[in-house]
Amino acid sequence: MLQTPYYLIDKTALQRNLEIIDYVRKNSGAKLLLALKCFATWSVFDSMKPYMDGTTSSSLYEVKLGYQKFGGETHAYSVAFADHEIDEVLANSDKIIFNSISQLERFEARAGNKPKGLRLNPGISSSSFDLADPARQFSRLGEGNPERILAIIDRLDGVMIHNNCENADFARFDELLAQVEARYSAILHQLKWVSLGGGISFTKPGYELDKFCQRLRQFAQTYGVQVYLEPGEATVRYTTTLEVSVLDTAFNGKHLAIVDSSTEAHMLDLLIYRETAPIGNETGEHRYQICGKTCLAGDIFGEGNFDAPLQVGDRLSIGDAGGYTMVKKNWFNGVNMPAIAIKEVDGSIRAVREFGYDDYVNSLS
Ligand SMILES: Cc1ncc(COP(=O)(O)O)c(C=O)c1O
Ligand SMILES: NCCCCNCC[C@H](N)C(=O)O
Repeated sequence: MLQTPYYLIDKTALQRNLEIIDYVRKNSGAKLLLALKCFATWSVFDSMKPYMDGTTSSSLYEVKLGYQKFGGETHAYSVAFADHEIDEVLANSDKIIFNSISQLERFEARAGNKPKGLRLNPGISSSSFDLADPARQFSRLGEGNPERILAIIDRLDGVMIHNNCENADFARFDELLAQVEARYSAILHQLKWVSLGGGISFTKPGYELDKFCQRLRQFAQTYGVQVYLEPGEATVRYTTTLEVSVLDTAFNGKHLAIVDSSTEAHMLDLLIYRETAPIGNETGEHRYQICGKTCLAGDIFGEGNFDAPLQVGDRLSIGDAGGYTMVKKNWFNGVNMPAIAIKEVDGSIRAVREFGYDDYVNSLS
């Protein structure tokens, strides 16, 4: 048995999401690119490649990883490219998307004939988190003024609009897109491609997939553009668990179980968005708060019900640990990083990466 903690990617669950992705691309005509900022565990890229068209990125390292390990079509985007990295970004990408007109002007000559895009910020979004809201006040994410974009439209091939966030409501997506069309149609008519970004929860059970596909197809036909989507979370939602062991138990008004992992180090989004992870089952009679092992008082994964009192050595699964986890893990408190393991469709489990003291030492100097 593998030593905990480890992230466990279930290929059967991943396959389910990938088949939905494939359905969307076949029925909408859109191309779907994996957003590496969410999930970049390249050991499973071979399983993903047949269902996705490539990757999109937010930095030089992501664009290189996508180009080298995933292939297909590689989009380069960054909130700001640096002079010393732009040539390598260009060498490892098929399209470059600038966040601002000033970045376009700075680098367009070096980009030569490479297809160029601009991030368009329509100033409206589906985000309920200010932290992840591209339309927040004073946002630096993209250009919103149609006149300023029209003034440079002949230098653009496309735009990227990322303004959804965990949006599981097709009607809301449709409404936001209609508002984008109303304000920016003169721009959209002059482009070859439009990326509608990520943040659309179309792999969630119950999502109105056929309406979604139809809407994307209609959008593409209206403007004569190739549509792209950039799913991160939708690609890996409910595919991965964080497998942990109980190290200690206590009662402090609530039953507590301390495990060999940490929210801050291994599932950081739980802290920054103040959410809790799916833990335990619906029916168990023994309720526990599952706590991380760092010194941070609020290092808590959440609460869950269990069939029996938890004991030291018990193994637990913390749910939905695929997106924004492995890419964000860190060495806080010197807690060992979870290994990364894959559960094959035949049920066998193999570790594809393990970490140790040397990795900790080498991350510092
Ligand atoms: C430009 C862009 N594309 C795609 C994504 C992926 O979003 P999600 O993981 O919510 O699908 C993000 C998230 O930051 C993004 O900023
Ligand atoms: N589960 C809490 C919200 C997660 C938001 N993820 C989206 C992050 C992405 N970087 C974005 O800003 O859109």
